[in-house]
Amino acid sequence: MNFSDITLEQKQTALQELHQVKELFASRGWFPGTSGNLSVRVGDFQEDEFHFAVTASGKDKSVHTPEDYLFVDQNGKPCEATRLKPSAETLIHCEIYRKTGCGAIFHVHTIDNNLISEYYGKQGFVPAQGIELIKAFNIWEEDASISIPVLPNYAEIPRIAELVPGALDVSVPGILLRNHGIYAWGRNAFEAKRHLEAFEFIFEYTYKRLLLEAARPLK
Ligand SMILES: CSC[C@@H](O)[C@@H](O)C(=O)COP(=O)(O)O
Ligand SMILES: [Zn+2]
Repeated sequence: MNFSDITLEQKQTALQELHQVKELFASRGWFPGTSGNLSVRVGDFQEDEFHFAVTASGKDKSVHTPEDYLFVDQNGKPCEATRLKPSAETLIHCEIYRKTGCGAIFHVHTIDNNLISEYYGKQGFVPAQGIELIKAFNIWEEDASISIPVLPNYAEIPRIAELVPGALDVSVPGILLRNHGIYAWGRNAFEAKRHLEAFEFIFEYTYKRLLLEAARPLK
């Protein structure tokens, strides 16, 4: 599908979804210091051809302007003439779309996701078991256990992006970058938001549980 085949309505829907989620996450303080980026895919998906709207790089994501987003292709290149630069981390979005065919990807930096990614960084995954919010990932077994991958936070984004396909577990819709933040995705913006919120709940729970255990081991 060419970008020119995507309708105005499809583009506007994606931009509206991004706007709503950006406003909500900003109200939660999830974009400190211009960090974070968001994207929503538009049109059909083929592994070698897809398009998505992504936040422009370096913007204050708690402020809303007509220059907050642009459309890029599967290689992260702008689809239209623009002076905006796509998020510096667009290549990571490209790899997640390519591997999963998902419809939206949200990335935030929080204290909880940073601390947990650093705590478990060496072992390369965050273990989580028996937490009710695991069901938000559509995993319904009792006492389910998951591993959330943690990748190194290289300065060069292409070096991180190339690790994504190998690290990604399709049943766990998220990847942490060590001491950096989480990428969560879903079939659409609604699902990506649910997944991101579940991950953040799990990180806060795990962090507080570790503190509690250190103070007095849980029985
Ligand atoms: C200013 S700290 C955050 C950045 O280094 C980056 O990790 C980030 O999430 C935002 O980059 P951006 O290019 O605006 O999408
Ligand atoms: Zn980031």
